[in-house]
Amino acid sequence: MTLSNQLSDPRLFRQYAYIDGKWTHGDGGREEAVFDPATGEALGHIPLLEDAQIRGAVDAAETAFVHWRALRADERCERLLAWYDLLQANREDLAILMTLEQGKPLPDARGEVEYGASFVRWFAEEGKRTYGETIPSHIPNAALGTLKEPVGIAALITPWNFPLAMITRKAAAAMAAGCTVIVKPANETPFSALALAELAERAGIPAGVFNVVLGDPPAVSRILCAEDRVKALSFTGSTRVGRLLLEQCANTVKRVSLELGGNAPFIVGPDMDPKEAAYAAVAAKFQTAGQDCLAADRILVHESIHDAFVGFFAERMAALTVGNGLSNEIDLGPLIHAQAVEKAAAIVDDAISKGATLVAGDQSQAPGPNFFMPTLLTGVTHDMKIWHEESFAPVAGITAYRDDDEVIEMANDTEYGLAAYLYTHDIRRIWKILRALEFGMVAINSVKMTGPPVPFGGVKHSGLGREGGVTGIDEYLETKYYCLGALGSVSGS
Ligand SMILES: NC(=O)c1ccc[n+]([C@@H]2O[C@H](COP(=O)([O-])OP(=O)(O)OC[C@H]3O[C@@H](n4cnc5c(N)ncnc54)[C@H](O)[C@@H]3O)[C@@H](O)[C@H]2O)c1
Ligand SMILES: N[C@@H](CC=O)C(=O)O
Repeated sequence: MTLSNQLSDPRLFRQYAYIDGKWTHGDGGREEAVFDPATGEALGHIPLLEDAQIRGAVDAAETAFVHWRALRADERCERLLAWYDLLQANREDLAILMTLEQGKPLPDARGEVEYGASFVRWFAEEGKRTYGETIPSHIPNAALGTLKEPVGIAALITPWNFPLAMITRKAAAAMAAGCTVIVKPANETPFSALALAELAERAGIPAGVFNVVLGDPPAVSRILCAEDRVKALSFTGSTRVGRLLLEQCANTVKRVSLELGGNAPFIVGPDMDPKEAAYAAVAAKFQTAGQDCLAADRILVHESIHDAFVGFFAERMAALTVGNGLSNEIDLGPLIHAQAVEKAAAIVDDAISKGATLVAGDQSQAPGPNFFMPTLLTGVTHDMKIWHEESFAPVAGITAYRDDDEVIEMANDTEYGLAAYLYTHDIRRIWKILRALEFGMVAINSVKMTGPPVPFGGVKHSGLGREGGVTGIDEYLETKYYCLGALGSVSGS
């Protein structure tokens, strides 16, 4: 069955770029296939645009900016809410598209559509609250204050693991602020981005406000970073690529927001019920088959409950089902491609060669070449790759610790600083560890931590800036200070 036959609305499946309200093929005729990671079958093709076409997208965004920024905030809000309504109305098709190109189980894809849409609604409303300030004047006969103004064109570069929500969390904030956007999705998962464009058009978002470009990623990114007319770059992806883009933006002194890799510790205190904590750790590790920046990569368990915890973890993990995300009752879909499977295997081999114990993870049971069976290693240590690298795979590493000071040191022993989990009911321990953790987000006795009201982001090499929440829109706003002088007699402020 072709992809479009699986959708109620086949027009949501687009195989073109979207620039200035037009579906666009590559002027050079170059194309790239997009594959279903579960089956290896080609789902369709995307055009690889020429450099001049990427600059054309900047021209379109520049022209559209003049009118879009001039709308009142409540007018932009109405368009964004219409987009939100269409995302909800087409939820099932968007989820099917996502499962086909990304591989995540259909219920998770539905959850991501809901999650992605929630950012559109949130920022539609937040756009009406971009308040400036009145400043008590120290200058005679003057009024002082600030205005908030959109930065201009924003380039948004996004990863394949969350093909829809990583776009809307940026685009809705930027568009609500009055910016126009150029989205460059990952080539592995372009169809969710193109469906967003189709729905943006139907929602009445004017041509040139929301553009989607496709091409050779380094070439496209280089142009967007070097373009002086692009005033902000927001990137979600690996720390390696984030560093490159930060360098490339230096010449044009852009506003740069980076949401990069994570290597989350999951700390379990001695007071915890080992079963409750182990089940939570399984949930925090295996979402999106471990391909999640929030995945619990290093599970640090107090020595007094370590063995019981490992038993419950292994039992829960054994119940996870692996298969095509379109089938019923699947917990883990495939990894995104063969290189991801190779990387996972290398991380496991490295750990075993350095003394870790393989408790479970029989890869001969994998239902296809891109699948990796949930794997559990114990006795993981600082010298192993699994300790320092984001595995981005369903590989869990557990180790025991003696006391709070030791676990704090272990948890912070990483260049990353995105998210950490802490399971304990001891309020003193919670406060001590919470304050000592060098992470942008800490979830205490909860696996779920994200959502529109949350300032999402990391410290250290996990990024710059925050997305979502009341501050997420600031990434796309400039503060303009004014001093309105010679007013005659102005009393007070
Ligand atoms: N902090 C967060 O919010 C967050 C969220 C999701 C994913 N991530 C991170 O994303 C990573 C996984 O995603 P990925 O593999 O798509 O990341 P990636 O860095 O390989 O790719 C991200 C984007 O950059 C583009 N890209 C790749 N190589 C490039 C290059 N040399 N020059 C310019 N652009 C390039 C890709 O096409 C894609 O659009 C993980 O590290 C994960 O932790 C972080
Ligand atoms: N789960 C994260 C995405 C990370 O990969 C989120 O909620 O943003």
